[in-house]
Amino acid sequence: MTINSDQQRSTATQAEPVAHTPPVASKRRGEPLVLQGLSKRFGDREVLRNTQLRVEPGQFIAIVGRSGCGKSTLLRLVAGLETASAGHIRINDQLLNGLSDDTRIMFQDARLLPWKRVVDNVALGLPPERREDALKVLAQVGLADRANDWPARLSGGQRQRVSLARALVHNPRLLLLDEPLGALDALTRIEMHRLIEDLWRASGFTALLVTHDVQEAVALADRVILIEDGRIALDEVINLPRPRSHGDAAFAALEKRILDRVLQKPAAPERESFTHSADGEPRWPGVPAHGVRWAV
Ligand SMILES: Nc1ncnc2c1ncn2[C@@H]1O[C@H](COP(=O)(O)OP(=O)(O)OP(=O)(O)O)[C@@H](O)[C@H]1O
Repeated sequence: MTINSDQQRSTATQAEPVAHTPPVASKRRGEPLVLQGLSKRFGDREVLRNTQLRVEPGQFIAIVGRSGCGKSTLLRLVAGLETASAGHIRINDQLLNGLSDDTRIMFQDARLLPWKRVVDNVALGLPPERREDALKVLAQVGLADRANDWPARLSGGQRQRVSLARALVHNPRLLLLDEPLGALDALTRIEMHRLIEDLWRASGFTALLVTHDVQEAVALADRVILIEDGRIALDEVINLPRPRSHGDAAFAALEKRILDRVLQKPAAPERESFTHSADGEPRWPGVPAHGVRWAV
């Protein structure tokens, strides 16, 4: 398959958020999500700067970037778990103000309650008459037979399936995924990619996935967004047919191009250099020290 680079590549911009039509969409049940001039500061450190982004209903967006670049912060802002220092977030033209019932988030650890059975973890927050729904969603994630089991008896991948079921039982319009597969082995990850993609196509939610794994981003996303220096440095449309195969030449070429771009810029040092005194004690900048200088 030939990649049309004009179609594939869209340049990042800090101007008005631009609409991108997904090449292959789910049922598009959600509403547009718009980040406008979004900034986030922790103390004197600006993690996100004037971020502009428009996500169309039902799009699957992957957010990549060096560790500490602000991916999770962006997700937490959209989840309403953090407040922006400047700018705003709109969902369907409504200003987002705190947590939204239509949004669910899934983390790297499943965060299940160990004293509740699997089905009760999924049914958490549902009225008793909707317990059946929890069983249905458990069947969708392939765990119907583990409904009455305890979370401790499940594998890591199975726990993440429960976590996914717990999010989907609420029929969210927006699903936020913060490295949900980061702790899983490679084969389980591939299985989970297929499951997430199938459920996304069937349910039509909009998805924002934070991942360190460019291969995962290319496998799942309609667009891959790179955050660098607090800004969106790349917004790449992935025009490959679904389901995508890692072994495909077009897939591999795209993955390499995005990975090369991510690695293009050296990682920013998280901390300043410090010194070691003769007795081995670290001394921070501004503190007189004698000895070897270390970069961390
Ligand atoms: N609550 C907080 N208070 C202070 N600093 C924070 C807070 N949350 C995040 N940060 C800082 O903001 C920066 C971005 O953090 P964030 O977790 O968004 O990065 P990330 O790209 O998701 O990193 P990783 O890929 O390693 O998970 C980091 O330097 C982090 O230390």
